Amino acid sequence: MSEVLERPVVSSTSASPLITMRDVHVRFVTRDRTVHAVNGVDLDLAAGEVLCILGESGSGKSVTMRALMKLLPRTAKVSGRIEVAGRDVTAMSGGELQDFRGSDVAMIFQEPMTALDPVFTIGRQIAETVQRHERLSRAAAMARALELLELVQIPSAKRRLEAYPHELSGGLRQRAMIAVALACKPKLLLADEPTTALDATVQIQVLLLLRKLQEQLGMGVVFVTHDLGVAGEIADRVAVMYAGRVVEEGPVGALMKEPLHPYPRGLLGATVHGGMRGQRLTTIPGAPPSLETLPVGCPFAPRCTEAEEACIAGDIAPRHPVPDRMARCLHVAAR
Ligand SMILES: Nc1ncnc2c1ncn2[C@@H]1O[C@H](COP(=O)(O)OP(=O)(O)OP(=O)(O)O)[C@@H](O)[C@H]1O
Repeated sequence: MSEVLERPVVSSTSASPLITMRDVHVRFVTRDRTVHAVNGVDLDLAAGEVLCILGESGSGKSVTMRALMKLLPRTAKVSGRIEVAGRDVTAMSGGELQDFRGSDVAMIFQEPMTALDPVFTIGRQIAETVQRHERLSRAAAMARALELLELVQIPSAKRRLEAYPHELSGGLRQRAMIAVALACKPKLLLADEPTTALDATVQIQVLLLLRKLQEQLGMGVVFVTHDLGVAGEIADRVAVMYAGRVVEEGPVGALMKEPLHPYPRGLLGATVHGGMRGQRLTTIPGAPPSLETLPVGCPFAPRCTEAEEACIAGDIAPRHPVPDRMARCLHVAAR
């Protein structure tokens, strides 16, 4: 096994959690308005597990991910508990944050050029990332870069070390970005719609690659997507977000087969039975609430055919009909 693969595979039942988020709120405060982007999110991820965050545009998926890396702008006011690999992210600053971003957690994006520098070769970018985290000679770092390009299955990897990002196709650029992200051997990979811009066949190749790497390296992965098929392909568990909160969470198979909350039920109802690849979330009549003036009760109530007075009157606490499933809906049996 090559050196990049030497991290032991960690089972998903491993004791220490990789992510603990408790009652996390993110508000963007400017002089004339406050946007309540994330409103009381609780999330857990075990080592070696893949969690998909699913939701419509504006539901708070990316802001939740950025809060995990402390990558939000100054206008963001964050509260709640955020721990990654046992470290309190909210308390980190300066060098500690830099070390955390490089060694514990890495992020990949929809647009690889946000992570790749157009003026340096792929090999140099990977080697420099390796050298930032390990004391290795330039030659040894380049050898590691080659291993990484082979690991992400870039054909003619040796030749591609000398290529600039613009010389690669979209799919290969995405693989190169994954190689850069893996260069520091992260325990946690955050993937924000990394395959959305790719055509369907390349998308499936990149997804299968990510799943394989995740299993080989024992990484935890949080994967943000609008795409039901992507979630079905890659996730162990799914968290569905609406208006900045997780409205339902559970194992992918159970949640997609039988969603408990009316929102995911509406989204998934017509599409759960196979053939979901490439399908984006369909719309439900009405629109999500304004994030500037959130309702006091369930934010989905104005669009919900099952809503009753109690849904509008006050907050709905998470309910657990069975231990590994959660839904914030009054109509789900409480536990
Ligand atoms: N820097 C910011 N300043 C003000 N509001 C912001 C900022 N970043 C995000 N928001 C707002 O926070 C809300 C949640 O945004 P977020 O990007 O997390 O949504 P998303 O679910 O990832 O959507 P998409 O799928 O379109 O990326 C949106 O209303 C967005 O406009």
